[in-house]
Amino acid sequence: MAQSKEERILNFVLQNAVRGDPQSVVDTIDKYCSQKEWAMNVGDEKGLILDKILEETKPSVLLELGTYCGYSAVRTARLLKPSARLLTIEFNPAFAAIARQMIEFAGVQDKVKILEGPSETIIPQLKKKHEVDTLDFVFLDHWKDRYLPDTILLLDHGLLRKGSVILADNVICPGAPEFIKYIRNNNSFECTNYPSHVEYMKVKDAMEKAVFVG
Ligand SMILES: Nc1ncnc2c1ncn2CCCCCNC(=O)c1cc(-c2ccc(F)cc2)cc(O)c1O
Ligand SMILES: [Mg+2]
Repeated sequence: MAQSKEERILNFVLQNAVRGDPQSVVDTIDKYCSQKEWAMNVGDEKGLILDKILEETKPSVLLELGTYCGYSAVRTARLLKPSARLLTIEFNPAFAAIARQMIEFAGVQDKVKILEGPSETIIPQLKKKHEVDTLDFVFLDHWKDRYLPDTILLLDHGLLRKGSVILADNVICPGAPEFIKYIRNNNSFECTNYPSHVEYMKVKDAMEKAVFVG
């Protein structure tokens, strides 16, 4: 059976990164995806924006939508305090299997839990099935037309509190226009735009931070 691109990325990490060193895993994925095969990781340029916002927020309970190969889960977990927990939702079982191995190799498996399935099914289960009270930080990086409906789901299920931070990738490319229109016109959110570029490309992109003010 021919290898998938995601399997090639994982194998490159297993052969070239340092086991238990999340920074080396992040750097090795960036090296492969900038030099050999493009892939939809948040990447090094937008990754630095993610890092800065995580260091400002110091979250304890985090949710990520769209795990893919686990790049942003490893990148995020490497900055979390020991007691912090990241739940990451991935729709595609093949991607989830790759991410699980990536997260274990990086040594951050104690902080990260992959939830397999569609976000619209899993978000309503977070309180009862996954012992979440409210979320300190949410990273949106899944299907761009799910950003708005899933943000509304988070609100409807009481998963946001005053100060909860939502960070959305790709608000320019591929774009999330309905999400941006809604969140920037909703007085319950204070928004900040962070211009950047599509991972490993010169194409313009941006991240949007939306702080829930209740
Ligand atoms: N309901 C659910 N729950 C959870 N996961 C779910 C889901 N439904 C689906 N998925 C699984 C996510 C699918 C991948 C989403 N990401 C993307 O599509 C994405 C694309 C680009 C890109 C940019 C320029 C180009 F020319 C081409 C592509 C860049 C990025 O940074 C991206 O994050
Ligand atoms: Mg993305």
